[in-house]
Amino acid sequence: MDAVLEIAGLRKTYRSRKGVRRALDGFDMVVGAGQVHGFLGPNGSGKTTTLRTLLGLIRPNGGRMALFGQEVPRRLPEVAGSVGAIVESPQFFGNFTARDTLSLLADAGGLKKERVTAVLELVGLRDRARERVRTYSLGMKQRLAVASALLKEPKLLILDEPANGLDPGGIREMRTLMRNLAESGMTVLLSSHILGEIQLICDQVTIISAGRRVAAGSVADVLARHSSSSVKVRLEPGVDLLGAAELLRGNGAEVTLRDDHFVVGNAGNPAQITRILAEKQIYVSELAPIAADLESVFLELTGTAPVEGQNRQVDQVSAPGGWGQ
Ligand SMILES: Nc1ncnc2c1ncn2[C@@H]1O[C@H](COP(=O)(O)OP(=O)(O)OP(=O)(O)O)[C@@H](O)[C@H]1O
Repeated sequence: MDAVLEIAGLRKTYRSRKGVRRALDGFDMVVGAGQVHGFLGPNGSGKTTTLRTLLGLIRPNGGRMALFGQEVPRRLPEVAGSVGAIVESPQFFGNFTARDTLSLLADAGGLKKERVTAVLELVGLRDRARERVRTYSLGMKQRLAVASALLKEPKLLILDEPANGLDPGGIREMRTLMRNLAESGMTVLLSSHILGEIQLICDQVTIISAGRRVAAGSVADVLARHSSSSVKVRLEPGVDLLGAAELLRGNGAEVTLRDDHFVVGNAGNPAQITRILAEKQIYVSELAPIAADLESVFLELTGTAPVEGQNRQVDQVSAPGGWGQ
């Protein structure tokens, strides 16, 4: 895999009168060419700090970063032309049209006028390009921001929370745009806390928590590696559900009762459930694994605060065992 972006052991500490805050604590990330890579983390986990550091807007306290194989920030001038980024909501003049705005930016960057038409087409603003920006919806303004980042034909596009504040229609449009860009061969790095979106759009994800990577890989791999070992258990009609649940709890199982079934949360070995129940002549009519989604994996991983001072990569730790193993 050709890495477009590599970060290893990145550290950033903010110092203020209120004290010292370790925003990045040995953070690692690799983004391969052609990926739509989701960068996920809860509020304050270090996403924006990572992106700003990568773009030379903040100086790190340690670690290594490279874009297209060139060490940054030292070699940033050589690779900056290949990177388009929106890390803060850009402000546009409300009285300008989208075409005026982009033409101005294209002139300032010494780019050809044709690029303006091309990017308007790409982000789906062609038909509204002669209207003033102040009449635009938030989604259209976001697309204009993406258009401005696309003017210089970047090979890597970095977007910090592009779907922030958008309604479902706007989010869907942004999703289509990301997919189209990826199909054109561009690598896209997308920070977000909208997990459903990341699951739909991205091939690969990196999850950050408290300034450290806690998971990385393809969405399918991350789900499989961290998938919950919960199973849904349904018993034959007329069987005492509560009694069966108590029996399993007595054997160390985490049981949650539902209306007509129960869920065993730490079922590393589901056969144990049927065995323990069958010994008491209680028979299972349904035993089904509960599929994990990115949201539950995210909550599980980021809810587990990494150990202070240790550069622990949770994704390198084998899956936790269940009570029945
Ligand atoms: N300029 C600053 N001075 C002091 N602390 C800061 C500064 N910028 C960020 N931080 C702190 O660093 C940590 C990481 O912040 P960062 O903005 O990178 O997180 P984030 O993942 O982008 O969060 P969000 O999703 O809320 O934007 C937070 O605890 C934040 O309060």
